[in-house]
This record gives sequence, structure tokens and C-alpha cells, in this order.
Amino acid sequence: MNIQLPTPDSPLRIGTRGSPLAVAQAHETRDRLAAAHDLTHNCFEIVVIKTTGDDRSLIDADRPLKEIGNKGLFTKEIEEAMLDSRIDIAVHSSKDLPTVQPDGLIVDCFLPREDVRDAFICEDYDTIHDLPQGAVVGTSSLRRRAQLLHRRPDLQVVEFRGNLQTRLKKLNDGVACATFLAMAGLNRLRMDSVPKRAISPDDMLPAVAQGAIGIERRVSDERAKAMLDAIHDADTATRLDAERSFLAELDGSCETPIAALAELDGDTITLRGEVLRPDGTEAIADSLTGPAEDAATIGRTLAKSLLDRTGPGFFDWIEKPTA
Ligand SMILES: NCc1[nH]cc(CCC(=O)O)c1CC(=O)O
Repeated sequence: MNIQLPTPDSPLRIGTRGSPLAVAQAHETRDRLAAAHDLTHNCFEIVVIKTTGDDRSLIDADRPLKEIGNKGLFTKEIEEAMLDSRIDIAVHSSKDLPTVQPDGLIVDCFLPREDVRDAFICEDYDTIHDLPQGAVVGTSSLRRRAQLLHRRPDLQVVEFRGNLQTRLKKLNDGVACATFLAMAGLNRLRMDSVPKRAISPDDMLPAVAQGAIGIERRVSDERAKAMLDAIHDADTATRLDAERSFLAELDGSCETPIAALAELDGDTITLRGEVLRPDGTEAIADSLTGPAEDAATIGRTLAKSLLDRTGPGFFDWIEKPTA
């Protein structure tokens, strides 16, 4: 490999949001890069960047994210820093990444995927089926809200925003009796004391790319490319190719009620996908299996077949959630 590896004087600058989960993911990325290239930690610099999605002064904390518009809400300032060469790579939850990157930037490195499932966080009950009639649950995710209401139309869903720590505090304060978080986030933060149970994807199909860290870089940056190649997980990339093509064909972002999960069995990929009406009154789900090399086509084909089955106004808001 004919590249100049980073040194303490010329470190690889890793950009990240400042939330505890984002920082943990940046550390995981740094540790994998250091191990793969036999470098010490001082050859890396972690640069925390505040994004619109994080800055409470830029947005009303009680306004649902979907009203603010969330495409790139957590990525814009980070991508600007990379285009300005203030950072070299950026670590993202792939779930929060728009399906298309700005000119000059690319996400072509994915770390081995964590647990893809959602977690049911509740002191008193084991599953969503056990919740009492009319129970109050908190979530900020349109997908989880629609999936819950689809199975339990009696539930009262309240807006639950903020990072993982904020949401757990709201639960402790009795604002709701259950909430939902990605298993991946809880595991990465080693939050072992949280009362969590993994929800089967049959009950709650995860968000596209859930549990996968994606790393962005400048297209022209050969040093970053060579370094990232050594920690890239090809199976995760193939699965995300199917899921993200599915999402792109539906033109959704992470806050629309869309779910998908691809799984590999040797050279065969199976993609499960679901679209829901925002109020949960209707869910359309199906799966498609084929050769792994056709992952992207499988994603698009499944999306088209689900779209064909949606009626007019399928994604429209029927009822506004109460804040
Ligand atoms: N939208 C917020 C977000 N983005 C990524 C994760 C968790 C980690 C992951 O899925 O990779 C979370 C929190 C959550 O859904 O609980």
C-alpha cells in the first residue's frame, strides 16, 4: 500500500456529532482503524461537530422532527466540514443518512452490523402485546408509531424526542410506560441496566440500515479510502445496498413509515420490506429473495411492488399526533 499513513503531526481527523452514541461510534471506528493499521490513538483526532438536529436553539425541542424536515438534519454541517477539509472522515448511523450524498462525498465503508432489532423498554411488561388497554407509549419515530398503532390501535403514542439518555429519563419520570430504542445503540453504549427486550422483526421490522455504522469521506481522498478499505464489512454493505435501494425507490427518509431488513444466506439475499399508513390503519409488507449480487435491483423491485399496492394518499397524515 503506497499511502502516507497518519501520524501524530498529521492525524486522521474523524468528524462526529456530539451525542454519547455518536461519540461511541467514532471511538469504535478509531479503534478499528488503529488496530487494522497498527497505529496509536494519537494518530487520530476526534472532532465533534454540532448539527442542526442537535442544536436546541435552532429548533423547537417539542416540535416533531417530521415537521422540521429531517433530510440531512444530522449530516449537513458535518459534510460541510469534510468538503472544507476540516475533517477527513465522518462517522454516521447509516439509518440517519440520506440515500444520496453531496457531490464530492461518498459513503462506501460500513462496519460489521450490530443487532438490527428494536428494543422494547418497559419496567412492567415484557412485550407490546402485554401492555394494558390504552397504555401511553413514547416514540419520535413515525415508523415505530405506525407499526405500534397497526398492531395496537388502542395505544396512545406521545412524541418522545431527544437522545437516548433524555428518553430514558422521560420514562423514569412516568411520561409514558414504554418506549422503543434500537438495540444497537443500547449495546454500543453498554447500557446493560436498561430494562430492554429485543423485538422480533416479525413484530417490528427495523428501519433501513439500523445498527450499521457508515463512514463518509471525500471521493478524492486516497489515504482515507485505503485506510477504510481495511475495516470495511462487505456483507453489511450488500445488505444495506438492498435496503437503501428500497428506501430510495420509495423516496423516503428515516422519518417516513418505511421498514426493511435484508439477510444473507451464502450468496442469496432475502429482503423484507414494509410501508405503512402514518396512522397505522394499513400496512403493506412483502419479501423478495435473489442472488446477493442483485441486491440493489431486489430493493428497487420490492419497493415498486409495494408501491403498486398503495392507494392514493397512502402516506398522507390522517391525524396529527398530539405533542
Ligand atoms: N434516529 C436516531 C438513531 N439513529 C441511530 C440510532 C441507533 C443506532 C443504529 O440504529 O445504528 C438511533 C436511536 C434509536 O433509534 O434508538
